[in-house]
Amino acid sequence: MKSTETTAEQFEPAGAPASDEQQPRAEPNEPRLLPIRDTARMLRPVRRHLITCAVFSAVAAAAGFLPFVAVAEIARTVLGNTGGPVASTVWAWAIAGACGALLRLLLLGLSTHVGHKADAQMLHSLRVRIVGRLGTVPLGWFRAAGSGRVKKAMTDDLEEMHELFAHALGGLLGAAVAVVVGTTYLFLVDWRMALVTLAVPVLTLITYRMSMRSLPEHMSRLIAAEGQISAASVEYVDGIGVVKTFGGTEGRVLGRFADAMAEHTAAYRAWMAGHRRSSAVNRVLGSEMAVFGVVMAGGLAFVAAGWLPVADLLPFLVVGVGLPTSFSPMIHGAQGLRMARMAAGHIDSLLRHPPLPEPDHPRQPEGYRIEFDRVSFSYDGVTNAVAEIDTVCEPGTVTAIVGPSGAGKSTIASLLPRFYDVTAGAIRIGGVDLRDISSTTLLASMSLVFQDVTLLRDTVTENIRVGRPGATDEEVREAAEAAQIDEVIKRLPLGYDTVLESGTGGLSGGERQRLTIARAILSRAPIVVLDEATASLDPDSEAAVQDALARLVAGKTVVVIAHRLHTIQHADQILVLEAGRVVENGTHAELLGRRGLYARMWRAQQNGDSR
Ligand SMILES: Nc1ncnc2c1ncn2[C@@H]1O[C@H](COP(=O)(O)OP(=O)(O)OP(=O)(O)O)[C@@H](O)[C@H]1O
Repeated sequence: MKSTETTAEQFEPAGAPASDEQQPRAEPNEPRLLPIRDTARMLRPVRRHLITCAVFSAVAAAAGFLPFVAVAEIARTVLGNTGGPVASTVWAWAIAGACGALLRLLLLGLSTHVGHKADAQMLHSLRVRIVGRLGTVPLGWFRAAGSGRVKKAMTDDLEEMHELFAHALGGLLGAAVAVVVGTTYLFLVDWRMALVTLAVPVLTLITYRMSMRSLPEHMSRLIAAEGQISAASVEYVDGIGVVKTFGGTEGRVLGRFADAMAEHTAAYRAWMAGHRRSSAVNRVLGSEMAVFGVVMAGGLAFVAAGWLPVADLLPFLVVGVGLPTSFSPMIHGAQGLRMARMAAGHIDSLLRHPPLPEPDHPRQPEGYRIEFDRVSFSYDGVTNAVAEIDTVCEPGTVTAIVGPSGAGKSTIASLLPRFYDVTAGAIRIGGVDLRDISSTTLLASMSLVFQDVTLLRDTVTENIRVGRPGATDEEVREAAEAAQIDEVIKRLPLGYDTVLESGTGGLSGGERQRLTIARAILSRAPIVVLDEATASLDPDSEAAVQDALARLVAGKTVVVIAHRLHTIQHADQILVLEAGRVVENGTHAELLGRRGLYARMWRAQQNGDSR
């Protein structure tokens, strides 16, 4: 077995800037309010539906005004203001009003129908695109913040988008058209009186905007306070065992919770104090009564001055007084649109996440020798998590990676299946750079046994069959037997047909590990990457897991991240990592003889075990 000796001088200092080969890995597209143009691009697949929905809403809003206009015009006709034949004009307006009301109902129904159709189509296409994109992003992304973002995009953000299609867009447009049509009509009747009528809604909009000015400040204080409450709750719930056991800390943790609640209440009160005044003013100004009062006062003054016939006052009382009711859906529609654009921003940033680059001309590895060639990797593009790793793992051998917490052990393991790509240097399997191997071939050549065991909500058989989807039931059972989990499965209520819930599936830590070992055994992959459990298992479980692992690794290229050194005493080579660098390399006996970091760690664990 080739062993690559390394010395500290050979290395770039860990913590040194990462090479320029790969730029910082900050999220390239942070969630944001999606610009209108990009939102429109996202909505392109349902553009026709949306335009139809918008046209229906707009015409419905205009038609909805006809009954009001009809009432006003009938009154003007009857009061003899317009001249011409009274009966036929009244009938014409009555029919127009009725038709307007019916048309409005019909078009609103159609608009809602088309809006929901666009909604279903768009959400389906977005879901498909999100899932499609998830299949291409580097797996490391899920390990960081990814899964939370996926969940948010698939539920909350799509719900906000639904609001946009099904309600906000039509509501906003309808209200805007209603305001435009109503205002135009009033201007046609008498422009001076129209200005008087509009004064109140315009004043309402101005005061509303002024009252919203302090909103961002109040909102950020409120959101920060909510964050503190949730952090304090999580702290309490997650640590409830410790908190209750060491009773003295309960008061402190609950104290933090109480402080956060108090800050939240104070923030809410400060917001409400300003808001109460402005919202009372807005409510008064935005009410029909305010417009009615102004129209009556202004109208009577106009009539007294001889500027306006009495009959012409009616359109302002009937149509003008109704105008404020259109402002509120406009404001809500605009807010809905903003929320939907924010949600679209989240989804867009997810859809734009760079995929894992696939080789144009994939190569097939010749054998399963793993070679780390001056490998460095940085999560943030600034600090190296591992630096200048230079080693070879021969087929049929076990390479153990050990070192203190945070030394970079898991990072090395996650570079092998390309959860992340190296920042500098290269990892080769069978002489081929990982980046030149198709991801399907690469993942098929590896069994990954990580600590965070993922169970699918499916039967035990299917949970094991994940290792090799074509495997027969018999092969699944053989793998389970080899992994020392067969007896446990048989004791489950329905044996191999028992459905495991996602999460722990009702299995102990050691049992879950053996289940993933069974998956790995079934996969027959020639490379095994194993992240040993950090938590100590009970002696029986530990022996069973060790036995299962011995069967898994036989004759394969094995890389094991070890937390408990006694499990890897017989490894062919042990790499000792410290701050991202290999500081020692050798067998157990060689490393003990060197009296370095490994020897110290060994002594510390022996002492810990004997205590
Ligand atoms: N997803 C991530 N994003 C940013 N930094 C990370 C991420 N994962 C690990 N790190 C950092 O990289 C360094 C190496 O971490 P790594 O998890 O590889 O160490 P480890 O030796 O496996 O530790 P442990 O034994 O505690 O699991 C640490 O400084 C860690 O904080």
